[in-house]
Amino acid sequence: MENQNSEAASTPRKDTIIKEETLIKGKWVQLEETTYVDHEGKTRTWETVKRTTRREGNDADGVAIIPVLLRTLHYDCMVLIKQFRPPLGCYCLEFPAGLIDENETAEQAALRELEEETGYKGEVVECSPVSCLDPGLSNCTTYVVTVHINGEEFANFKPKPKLADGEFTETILIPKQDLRKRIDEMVAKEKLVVDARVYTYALALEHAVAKPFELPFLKG
Ligand SMILES: Nc1nc(=O)[nH]c2c1ncn2[C@H]1C[C@H](O)[C@@H](COP(=O)(O)OP(=O)(O)O)O1
Repeated sequence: MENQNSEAASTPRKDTIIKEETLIKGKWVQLEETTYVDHEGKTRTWETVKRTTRREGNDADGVAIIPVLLRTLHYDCMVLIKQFRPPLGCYCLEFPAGLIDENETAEQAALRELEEETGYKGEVVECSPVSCLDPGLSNCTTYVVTVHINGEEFANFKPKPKLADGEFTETILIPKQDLRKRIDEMVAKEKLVVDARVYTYALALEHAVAKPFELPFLKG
């Protein structure tokens, strides 16, 4: 018969956080030292960045919106935004996105941010679970909310962004079927960094329609 000790020894340990110490705190972000015990029982530390803005009760910092503009007699278009991002020191091509306000659901935040950044009024099609953005650096999380925009609605004829002080965004419409090609052309022409979510979406669209004989591992 196995004794309790041998049973405990065979139970895999889980990595566990034992301390989170704030090293420096700014208005928007803070740097913490995270101390944890790893699955082999060794105590380790990690440098962690957190936003200071996450609301009590919210399990994500923000929302990223996948907006599809639907119009008759037009190709379906992805609605992207180009904006200067100080941490990168250059313009970035991104999905509209933003932080979730107090007492706001992910869906409400998505429709509000889309309208603020692009002027478009949309309707939510689906919402992802909480997903992480750069887990080796930060605890930042987002919901990914797919939104359809009815381009035939009067409100969406001449959309006007409602940007706050310090926010400057340019709305870029790209036909969904050409997304990767058009992004690659933009990057070749100007200094622009593409958000990984946008590029991954473009690749996935392309892969989804690729014929089996076009897949590299079947070539030759
Ligand atoms: N890390 C940040 N530094 C700042 O100096 N200001 C910041 C940071 N993160 C957010 N903000 C400010 C900028 C905006 O005025 C508000 C809201 O940002 P939001 O539009 O919701 O999100 P982004 O589109 O991702 O900037 O917060």
